[in-house]
Amino acid sequence: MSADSRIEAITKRIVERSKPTREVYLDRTRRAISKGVHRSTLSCGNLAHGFAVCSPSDKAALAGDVVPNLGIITAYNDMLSAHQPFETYPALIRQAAAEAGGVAQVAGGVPAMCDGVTQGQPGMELSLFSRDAIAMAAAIGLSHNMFDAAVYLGVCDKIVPGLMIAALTFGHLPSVFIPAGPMTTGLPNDEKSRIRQLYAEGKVGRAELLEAESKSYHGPGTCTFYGTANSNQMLMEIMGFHLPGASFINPGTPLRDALTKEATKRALAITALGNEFTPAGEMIDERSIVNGVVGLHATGGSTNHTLHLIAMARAGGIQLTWQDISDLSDIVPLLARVYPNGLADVNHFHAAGGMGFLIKQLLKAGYVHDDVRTVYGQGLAAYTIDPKLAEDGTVSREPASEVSADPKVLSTIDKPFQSNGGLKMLTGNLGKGVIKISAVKPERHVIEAPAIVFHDQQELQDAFKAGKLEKDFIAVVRFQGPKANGMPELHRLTPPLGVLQDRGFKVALVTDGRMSGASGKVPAAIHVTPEAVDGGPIARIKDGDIIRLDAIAGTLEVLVGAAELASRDNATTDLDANEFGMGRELFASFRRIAGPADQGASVLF
Ligand SMILES: O=C(O)[C@H](O)[C@@H](O)[C@H](O)[C@H](O)COP(=O)(O)O
Ligand code: SF4
Repeated sequence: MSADSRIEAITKRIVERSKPTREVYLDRTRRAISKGVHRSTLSCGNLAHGFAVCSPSDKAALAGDVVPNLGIITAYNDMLSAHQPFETYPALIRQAAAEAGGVAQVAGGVPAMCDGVTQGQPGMELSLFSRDAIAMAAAIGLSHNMFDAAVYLGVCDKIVPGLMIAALTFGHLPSVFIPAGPMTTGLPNDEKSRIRQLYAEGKVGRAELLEAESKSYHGPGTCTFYGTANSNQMLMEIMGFHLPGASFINPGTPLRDALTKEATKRALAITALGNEFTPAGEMIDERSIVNGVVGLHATGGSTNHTLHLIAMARAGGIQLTWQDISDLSDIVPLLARVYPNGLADVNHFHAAGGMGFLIKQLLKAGYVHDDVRTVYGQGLAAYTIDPKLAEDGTVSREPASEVSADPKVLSTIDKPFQSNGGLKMLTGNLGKGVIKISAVKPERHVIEAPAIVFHDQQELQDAFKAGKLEKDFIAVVRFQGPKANGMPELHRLTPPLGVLQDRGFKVALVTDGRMSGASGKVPAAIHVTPEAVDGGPIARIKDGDIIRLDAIAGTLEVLVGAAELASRDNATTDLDANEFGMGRELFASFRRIAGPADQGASVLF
């Protein structure tokens, strides 16, 4: 089925815009492909080092260039509940590779930060930069050049984007992403947030808060809210880097292990040594990227992808813009209500029909391109399935239902929860920004109130505790951009602003920083660019200025005359404290060269 004409038109304009960079990218990728199986270009010394620890049979296999060798890039560590299961994956992958007549080696590890552990802490100022550091670290592993394909073990926020940048940089290799799946459901996310607001109001102590948090985050697997990590899983599936149905199967289950083994065998089957060669750089094209953006809107995905998807696309020579994302938002309806866009979690989403049901609905409406290549073969329709464990312990796939098993969580194209997607671009005399409206009540889509300016999130929290914010206001939290302090998530502002909003005040946030994918209920104009430290207009806002945030019209304005605004000096602030400590001194060059938010806030492009 062909895509909706509006989707086709946006795809075509991305193709046109990207032509110069996409042609250079494809030429480089095809030249790398033409060099053939790369082990054969290594000298004996290189090769001997490369397989020194292998078994004699694997050495024999790798000495030639007819047995495929899989490079594993792993983001395993014990800090992310979502990545802890990867500890045992290399052994399972090696076993599956051997069963398929191939070899698998861990090419290298990459760092992975848990944004939940660093939220509100100095470490969060390394978070965004860790995406590009992960891409660089993966490249170091793959540069051993021993591999016919790669598998990537990563789930969370900056890790999958960084790994995809690497996969497209090594676009001559087939790449399969292997997830670990969501944590089982614990304390409901809205109950966790209620306890947090009580703690912010001083009505419960740390013991009650820690008990609630520990019941919410209680075991291996991805946190169950629909934040950036689970948005990543949705993206990897709808863009064709996952096997169909792989995203939301819990860790430590037979089906999870069956999917991991199947992904390993599939990666070995799509190398240049077989008949289905599927190099990542040719597999992913503008249609895949548009399918990813559509999936983001249809599920109410993370605002962080207005940064990451742009950087991921650029790695493949594709130029995606906020205007593209915003225009797609006007077309694609919201079909999922998963926290913070609702009360359900990703386990409920999967039980209601999950990715197979969602993709079936989007294909039916023509909102996604079916004519795409994936690691599974040709066509997105192959992903309209429900994964099951077969009698023989392998994966079987049944057609996805036409009917949602829980219409309150996952709905159909003809009964969407919202007529448009979650992410809007905002423009006006403060520059550009983005807002996620899928989690904000309609009566709060337009907010006009006096500004109160803060230069860090602790100042706002202190003002809240001192009772100074019991009023209608728009919090302007500036000097939070990539060049200022690494563009941390300001998710710790959600509880105090949520309390004030629940008390009936009109509140909103305007910042050149970021929010968590788990942030939602308070209207927030984020990623404002140009950032304050670059002299953006956000640096000229004064306390008391009236600001109007209009998510319907897509505007963000300070209601001050142009001459008056231009005549003002840019505010400055002392960022010395952000230059050192917790490793921030090692990222000074990243802060100096980071690109603007609307181009992915990257140090790589
Ligand atoms: O973008 C995201 O999804 C967030 O970065 C998320 O990964 C982060 O861990 C949140 O901080 C978790 O939410 P809480 O902090 O509310 O637990
Ligand atoms: S979803 Fe966020 S909090 Fe949960 S493990 Fe991943 S990074 Fe950490």
